[in-house]
Amino acid sequence: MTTTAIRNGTIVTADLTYKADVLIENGRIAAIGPGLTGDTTLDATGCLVMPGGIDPHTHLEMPFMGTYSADDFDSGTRAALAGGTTMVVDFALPVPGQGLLDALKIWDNKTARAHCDYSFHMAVTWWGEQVFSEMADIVDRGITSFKHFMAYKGALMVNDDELFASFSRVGELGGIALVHAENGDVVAELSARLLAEGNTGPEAHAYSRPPQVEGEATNRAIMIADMAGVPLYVVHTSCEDAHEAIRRARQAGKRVWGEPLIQHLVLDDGEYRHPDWDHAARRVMSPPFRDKRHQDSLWAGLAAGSLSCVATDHCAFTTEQKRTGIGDFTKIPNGTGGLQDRMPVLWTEGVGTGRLTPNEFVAVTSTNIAKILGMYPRKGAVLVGSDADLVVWDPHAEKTISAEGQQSAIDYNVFEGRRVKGLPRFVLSRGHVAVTEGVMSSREGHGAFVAREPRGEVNRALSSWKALTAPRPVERAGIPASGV
Ligand SMILES: NC(=O)NCCC(=O)O
Ligand SMILES: [Zn+2]
Ligand SMILES: [Zn+2]
Repeated sequence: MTTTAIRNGTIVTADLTYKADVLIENGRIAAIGPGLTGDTTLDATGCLVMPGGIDPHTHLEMPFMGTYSADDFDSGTRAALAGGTTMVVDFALPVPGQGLLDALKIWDNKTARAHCDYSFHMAVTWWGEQVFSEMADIVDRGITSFKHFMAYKGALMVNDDELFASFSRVGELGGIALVHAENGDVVAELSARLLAEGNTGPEAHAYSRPPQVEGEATNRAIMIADMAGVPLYVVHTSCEDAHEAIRRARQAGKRVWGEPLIQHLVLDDGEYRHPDWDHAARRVMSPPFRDKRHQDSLWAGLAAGSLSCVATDHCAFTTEQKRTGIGDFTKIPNGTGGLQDRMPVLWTEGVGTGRLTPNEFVAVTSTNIAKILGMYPRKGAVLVGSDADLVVWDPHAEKTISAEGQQSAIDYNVFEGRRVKGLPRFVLSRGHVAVTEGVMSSREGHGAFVAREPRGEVNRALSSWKALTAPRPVERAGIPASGV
């Protein structure tokens, strides 16, 4: 068995920074310490050795709004690795009426060409006996997180009764509930009104989804999750209204996490006022980009710990696909890319400005989500025995982001022209060197499914607390508990 040594670097994890070499054997970290040697040496002089990024929110080859997102598990996982992300978590989406196991088969079939490891969240897009019972089979297959859309009325959206039933079931099974939190009824109503008033351009997408629709839905999801007794992960938290609800819930001891996207952290709603229709439409996603006040709130949340993970929601559509919505903004496929850029942009705008420490960077790009999703310390760690999913990060390397030469299949990049400082020198996927200073040597089909464990610490603590505080009948002398 050949070995690889990463030498002369500084290890940076979510809680420690120290100088040591790393020895890799059989895809795992075999030793950490001074003076390690291997059959192959990777020189990390001047670099930081960190856990590879984990993007917990991607949509590769997703059927959506009459088309499919353009990046599949080939181009999408290449893009991930190129930017220092060594694992993605995608969403299996049953169409309403379809069984969860059938949907999982379809998603399994998409992954044969994956270059890095992956896992799935399972979406609950309808409710019934079959969904209830197959949720247990899904957990047995190592998928412990269930996504619910409170938006996309008439397509993926579920109502409050379905949310409560599903959240309760996820809690019973020891999983976590995920939500896309926007009030879909209000969005549908506002969209119809805007169209009737002649607001047909991409900017109307943002008008139809003001921060209040997200704040209201986030608060509602938090309260429903609390009543159902399930930990809740709120995806793509984009604004102070939603962040405030999450912050308040966490302060009250509720088990809730929030996930801002790199796009929301650095791109603002001015993009939708761009005179070029294509420019604006390429940035249409839900929730939409917000103003600076909301961006400041998200950055503060990452530093304060009230927001936990930075994702991309990578759901990339070509310009041609976006043009389906000329004349009607509701037909512009919702979604943007970011997989290749998340780590360099977050490092530049976060660590480079002092809004994040390097350790916080590791926490929000990798370790926190590995813990939340039940795969730590196999992933998200630099520890003996962990998978050697590592990034050797050069904090001085620079480039200007451009669609030209990017791994994504789309014809533009929403970060086009942005200068970043901080790039991977090497990226390793279970020990295999997949990237060397921007040159790809990843292997098609190398990526493997990562099964996750249910009933983690947070679930166990929450279940104990809910059992202790559950409603109980009051015993009254001479009155039987059940009527006779
Ligand atoms: N976010 C977005 O606009 N598209 C992908 C689907 C979703 O996450 O809502
Ligand atoms: Zn969403
Ligand atoms: Zn999404």
